[in-house]
Amino acid sequence: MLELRALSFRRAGRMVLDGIDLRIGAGEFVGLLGPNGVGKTTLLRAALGLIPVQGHSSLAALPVHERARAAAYMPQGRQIAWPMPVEALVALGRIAHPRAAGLDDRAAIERAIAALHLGPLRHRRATELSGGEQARTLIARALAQETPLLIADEPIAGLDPAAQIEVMRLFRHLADQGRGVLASLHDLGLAARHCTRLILLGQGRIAADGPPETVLTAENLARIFGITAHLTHGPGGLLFQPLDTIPRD
Ligand SMILES: Nc1ncnc2c1ncn2[C@@H]1O[C@H](COP(=O)(O)OP(=O)(O)OP(=O)(O)O)[C@@H](O)[C@H]1O
Repeated sequence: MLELRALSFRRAGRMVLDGIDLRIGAGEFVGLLGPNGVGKTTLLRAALGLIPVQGHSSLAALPVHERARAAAYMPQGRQIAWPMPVEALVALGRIAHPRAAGLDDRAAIERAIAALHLGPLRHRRATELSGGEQARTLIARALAQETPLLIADEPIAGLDPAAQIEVMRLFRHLADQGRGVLASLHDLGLAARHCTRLILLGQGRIAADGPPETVLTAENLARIFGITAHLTHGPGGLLFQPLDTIPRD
């Protein structure tokens, strides 16, 4: 679904990405983790072919139209510039699908609107929504694309707790249905609970990759995030609680 080989990106004398090898398959909800500035957005944009980098991305190698049918992208920037109704903006997710293919655009748009509970907002101008409502609209636009792979950059940032849980459940549901999801996340608790796999970035490389309980170890949390935390199995899955920072020298 996505294969990256030896992906490297240098900026300002620093290797932001330093030889990233990665495969993401159907049925995976992969949380991409790491401190601010570690290169998560750069990795997602490189995978999509939005920035020129060294190495190979199976997605970036596709012609643009095929790429838009292979992967949907929700960028980190949330500012909506067009004063169009929410449902029209969600419908933009269908642009890459040719009518001749017989795809049911309307049904895909309605599924996306329902999944993000945007029904009451569908006729509102997208520019007049709150930040969290705009985020849900942009997730719905990506969802309406109905691509095998969904790439989302901090999709739950700025959402209220219920909306965060619902979006994480929705992404897990997409994975359980056989799609692939790659999302950068800062909420380690929600990532631990809902992702099938976590990738921890540190200093341009993959520092850890695997099921949440093998990635969110005391050693990795101290080394990469400089925190202590408590990870345990609770009702309904893993429970992750950040506890304290570790003084850095
Ligand atoms: N075009 C560029 N020019 C200079 N530096 C860049 C460029 N693009 C990215 N960087 C640098 O690369 C690093 C990684 O940025 P990136 O946005 O990928 O981090 P991130 O992990 O997504 O961070 P955050 O969690 O804060 O969103 C940063 O130090 C950033 O300043």
